[in-house]
Amino acid sequence: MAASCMFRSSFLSPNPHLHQQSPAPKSNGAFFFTPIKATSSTDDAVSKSPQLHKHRRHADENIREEARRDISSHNFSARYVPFNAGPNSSEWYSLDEIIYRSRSGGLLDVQHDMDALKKFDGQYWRSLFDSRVGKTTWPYGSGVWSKKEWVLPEIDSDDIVSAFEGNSNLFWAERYGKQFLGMNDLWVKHCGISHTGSFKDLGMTVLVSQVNRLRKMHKPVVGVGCASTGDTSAALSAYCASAGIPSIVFLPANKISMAQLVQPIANGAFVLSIDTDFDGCMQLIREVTAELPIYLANSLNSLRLEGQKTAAIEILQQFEWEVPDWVIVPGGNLGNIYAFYKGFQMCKELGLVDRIPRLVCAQAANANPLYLHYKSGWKDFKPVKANTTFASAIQIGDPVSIDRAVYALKKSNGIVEEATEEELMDAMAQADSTGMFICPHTGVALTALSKLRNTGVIGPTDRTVVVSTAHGLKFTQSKVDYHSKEIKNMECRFANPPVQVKAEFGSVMDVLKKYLLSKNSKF
Ligand SMILES: Cc1ncc(COP(=O)(O)O)c(C=O)c1O
Ligand SMILES: N[C@@H](CCOP(=O)(O)O)C(=O)O
Repeated sequence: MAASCMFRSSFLSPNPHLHQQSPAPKSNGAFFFTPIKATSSTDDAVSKSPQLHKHRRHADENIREEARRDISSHNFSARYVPFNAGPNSSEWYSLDEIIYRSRSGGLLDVQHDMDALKKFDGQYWRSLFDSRVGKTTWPYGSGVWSKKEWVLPEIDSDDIVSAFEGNSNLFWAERYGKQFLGMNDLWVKHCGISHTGSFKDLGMTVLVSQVNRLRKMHKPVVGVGCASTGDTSAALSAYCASAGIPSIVFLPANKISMAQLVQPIANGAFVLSIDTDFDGCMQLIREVTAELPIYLANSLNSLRLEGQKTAAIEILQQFEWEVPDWVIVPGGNLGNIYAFYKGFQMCKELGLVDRIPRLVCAQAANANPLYLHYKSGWKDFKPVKANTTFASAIQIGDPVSIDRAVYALKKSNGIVEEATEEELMDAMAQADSTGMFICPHTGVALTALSKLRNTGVIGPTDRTVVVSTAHGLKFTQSKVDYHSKEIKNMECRFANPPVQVKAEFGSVMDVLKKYLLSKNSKF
């Protein structure tokens, strides 16, 4: 009917040894913590809540200048080590080196000096992090940099490039949980309600800040580059633009949404639209960054995951340090599922909580290499050719972080699920009908939840968090297609197309009465 034409968008859908410095963290943002004696984690002085003193900025200072005046001293440090290296490995690199792979070609991980962090107990860290939420003091107003000691402890606050990302809404999905899943404690962590509309901001603030530092140190970094299904490129170009650093993005032609494509264009990135898929772009950017002084910004670079892990810490913080039973994360290149594991695990190891949640990674059935690997009992991993999916940001067949994901899932007694196109689109429509406006990737995660509820794996009262990874406004074409019922071989059961009506009182009354009757038989 005419409704579908009216509804059609005019855009076509393309489709070291650890440095030893002086004691305890002193500055905490809008407040100063009274320095606390760094002795042992059992020391009473350490476990007491910190004393807070209001701090005022000079009238002629901006927040960055204020941070410059505030010289914190601490013992914390971090370095690169081979991912999952055994206790006998002696290989490590300074974070100021430009390196993405270990000597054997494996992944790297950022290793923190946990002994230094453990000099402060869980209560200390909880209070420190809680004291910084919602403030404007540089850089702690950011949900990422409010955990600076656990992220990039040695970076100078002055080098940080931040849009005060993080601190995203943890939404109680009351109606969706009750109506569609019979659940009463379902939450959606809206990581997509963010500066560039996805969780990538959390990692990119860290990576671009470190690049800013490297450039000030005169390291050979002329620009920063990534391959992208749309969200990494948006975050990279925004943070680089903010710092005046050139960004270069490799995008698979016609495979990302128009809203995503326009983001790096608007932010002045050098955009290459390449006739291949994401895996092809990823291969190319790896080759290019090995030859040119372009710093690699994909999550192969473990710096990114240090920022992304703060979403897990934030979830615990938002539940006042109570641990949810389940956290469900949509997976593509598979860095994020490990980042969540790492955030939860650090909180456990440092005594902020006593356990970690079970993790679920959700994939689109059209791009499901992790799911197939899981189903095979973690036998040898085989990349797949990823097919087109409405969850276009996870159309990835050869994920770079496969080893990290498997590790995270094994350590958290995790599960992998998949969603067909119809399942993910129906789930998205149902969630939207309860007041959300989610992206198709979140539809994948909700489908996983629904399957685990149906099989009784997740119980009706289990506290469950679904991670929403991008803003629905980046993926409106998929919603337009669905509600126009224009998708081949899809029933679009929950479509809600607009009704065409004549500009005439009688006609309007007729359709309204019919509608109201359908809602309430007593009318
Ligand atoms: C919106 C969205 N959701 C989920 C993912 C998956 O994250 P990861 O690649 O870390 O698995 C991505 C990117 O891959 C994404 O852009
Ligand atoms: N969805 C991602 C894919 C690349 O993931 P990354 O985390 O390795 O950068 C994107 O938006 O590009």
